[in-house]
Amino acid sequence: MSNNKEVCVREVTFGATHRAAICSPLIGINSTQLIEEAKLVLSKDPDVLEWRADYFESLEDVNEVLEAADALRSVIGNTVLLFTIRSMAEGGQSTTLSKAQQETLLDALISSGSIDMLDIEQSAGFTSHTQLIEKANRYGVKIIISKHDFEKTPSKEELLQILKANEAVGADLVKLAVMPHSEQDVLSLLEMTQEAAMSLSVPVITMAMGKLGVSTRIIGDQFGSVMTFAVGHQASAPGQIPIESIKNIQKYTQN
Ligand SMILES: O=C1C[C@@](O)(C(=O)O)C[C@@H](O)[C@@H]1O
Repeated sequence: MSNNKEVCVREVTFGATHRAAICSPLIGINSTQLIEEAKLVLSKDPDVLEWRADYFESLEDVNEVLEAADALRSVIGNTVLLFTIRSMAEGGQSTTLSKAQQETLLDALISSGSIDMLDIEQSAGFTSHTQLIEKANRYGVKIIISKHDFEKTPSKEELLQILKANEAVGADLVKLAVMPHSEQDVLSLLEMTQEAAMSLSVPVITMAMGKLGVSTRIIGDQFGSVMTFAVGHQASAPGQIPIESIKNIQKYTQN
């Protein structure tokens, strides 16, 4: 059904023959909130924590971000930490960070030893995607190149193209989130996921957002998606359901 490409981070394996890793977002606006939130979410035992740093009020201050990342690491122990700055255009918060500031911050985080994975949007337009990716390779930080379409579900062909292009740039994993407007859109996303899992050499993460797309967050792994986003404390995108609900289903869908 799928390729055997796996990415291992700490004790989590991201691979199409496994259950989807459960990733829970943290949206605290400062270090104190973030730590409290992390403790609460950790009690629900997700595989991955995603620090959605676009919510962080001191994002322009590299030192504050590094300190918060370090504090987070000491609280979360061996749990995988994914760092994401989601742009407004792709469903994130508005930030005052310039592209150059963002690159400097990501560069510092990669060598900080605090984060395990980094989400970079395909559309980020960094002057040097390649340089960041090379540095991440050297430090063992896995790069997810992502793309969100909050308007629609593009055709299967277009979606596959996007994933393949991001694989070619050097992503360790590739991610797509789309907005469905019909059951057909949902089917098409799942079908595309299966094709991508078979034809790409890196693991894929996909989801359809909103109410119509909830099923993709539950059964996406049966079509080859290696990660699902679930609520520990607060949702970070439409259609996410609680960690407990995903875990309950995975008991029945996985060996
Ligand atoms: O890329 C994603 C996926 C997501 O948008 C979702 O739909 O669950 C949630 C975001 O926090 C994350 O960065």
